[in-house]
Amino acid sequence: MTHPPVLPFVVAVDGPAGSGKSSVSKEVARRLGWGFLDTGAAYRALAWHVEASGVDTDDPASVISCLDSFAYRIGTDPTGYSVHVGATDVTHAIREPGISGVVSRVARVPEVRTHLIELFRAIMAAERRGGIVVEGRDITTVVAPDAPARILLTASEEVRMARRSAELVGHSAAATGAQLQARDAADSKVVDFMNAADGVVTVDSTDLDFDETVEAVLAVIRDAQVRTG
Ligand SMILES: Nc1ncnc2c1ncn2[C@@H]1O[C@H](COP(=O)(O)OP(=O)(O)OP(=O)(O)O)[C@@H](O)[C@H]1O
Ligand SMILES: Nc1ccn([C@@H]2O[C@H](COP(=O)(O)O)[C@@H](O)[C@H]2O)c(=O)n1
Repeated sequence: MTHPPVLPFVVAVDGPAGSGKSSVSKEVARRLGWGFLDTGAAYRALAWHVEASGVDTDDPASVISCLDSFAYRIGTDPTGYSVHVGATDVTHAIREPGISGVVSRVARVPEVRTHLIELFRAIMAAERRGGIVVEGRDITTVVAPDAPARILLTASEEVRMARRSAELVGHSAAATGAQLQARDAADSKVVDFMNAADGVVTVDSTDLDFDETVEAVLAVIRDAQVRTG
């Protein structure tokens, strides 16, 4: 007798740049023994691939022409996170300010979003751990609107800018802050990740430290597990 595949418990996390989505979601997944999917990494890796192909990131048709050759690989193990495009390990390269500065241009192209959203859903469906924490900008609303736990992780702009510039040693705090603001402004034209959609729980980490934020997210997940039996 064949059994239908057991679907993982999906935790959808959205929020603005520097709100802690990636670091907090990864730690939550690690503590639960679940998978972790950073969807922003795919948009970043595509921006990297477009630039490496010598193509203008500002030209939608050229960006679309790079999709067929975009050999993207990401694992869902929160303890062994790495991102590849073909044979190249781009895990660190995609975090560079140069990529942060152009990623919104590729992310605004509807064909890109359709392509990557399909990929994210396939990765989620293939997850063999009990659950998967998926973070991005449109996970609670577009990628996984039926997820049992949906969270908007936010923090004041001032705090997000300070956290991001503490990470980027050697870059000016003013330039880092300006880039974060510009990216949020560009991304907000495509998806709304500043306001919680119906049924989405807001976790505001402005006055929480990292561990308190992880605990707050875990509490939302526990509530959702009780609710969904
Ligand atoms: N509650 C917190 N208290 C202190 N630092 C935090 C907190 N949450 C996250 N951080 C730190 O803030 C920085 C930004 O977090 P992270 O990269 O996870 O944000 P993000 O939302 O994924 O950003 P982006 O969308 O730009 O990739 C990291 O250095 C992270 O360790
Ligand atoms: N679901 C998503 C995730 C990301 N983006 C775009 O990718 C950029 C990088 O994302 P990070 O989370 O790594 O900062 C982001 O600025 C968006 O342009 C997206 O559109 N949808």
